[in-house]
Amino acid sequence: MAQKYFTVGWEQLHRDSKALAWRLMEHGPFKGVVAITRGGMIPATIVARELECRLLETISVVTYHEEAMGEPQVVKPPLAAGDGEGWLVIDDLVDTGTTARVVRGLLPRAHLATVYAKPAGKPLVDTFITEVSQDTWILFPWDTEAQFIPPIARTAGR
Ligand SMILES: O=P(O)(O)OC[C@H]1O[C@H](OP(=O)(O)OP(=O)(O)O)[C@H](O)[C@@H]1O
Ligand SMILES: Nc1nc2[nH]cnc2c(=O)[nH]1
Ligand SMILES: [Mg+2]
Repeated sequence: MAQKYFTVGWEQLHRDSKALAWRLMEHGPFKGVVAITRGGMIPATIVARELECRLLETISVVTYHEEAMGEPQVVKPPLAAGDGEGWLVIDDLVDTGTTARVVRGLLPRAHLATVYAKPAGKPLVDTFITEVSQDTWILFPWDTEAQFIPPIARTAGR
């Protein structure tokens, strides 16, 4: 289990995805964007909008069940992207790099980018925006909702 949480809200995700689009400008233009579903879909949509890219493809890789890691399974291959030449691949984050390694195997010539990166996975992506420590679990807006938290005085045992 992760020791720390880094909570990302919708506005921050939008801001960080736009920062990624700015950084990717020098690597384009791209033929299209491949989103690694599910987590990569919203960042991919934001990046594709900024880069004025209308062609979107998906690859589905399932590696985690909540916070537990399993064997990566390609549930849907990227049908339109060939060997990835000229394509941009987007995911929300790279952690151990397991998912990125599978995607690189299928799209070896693509430019692979994530919004967030942890140290172990960082070398597997071409571009990323924000690094967090390996023992941090990133909580995305679709994983969370606001809820009541009791006052500190009530929970500090006084
Ligand atoms: O670098 P790794 O250790 O492979 O971890 C990163 C991957 O894990 C998460 O996907 P997940 O398997 O949870 O599926 P989801 O995107 O459908 O939620 C995340 O969206 C990345 O795709
Ligand atoms: N939401 C989320 N999914 C992950 N999959 C692998 N690492 C993470 C993480 O830090 N957050
Ligand atoms: Mg994912």
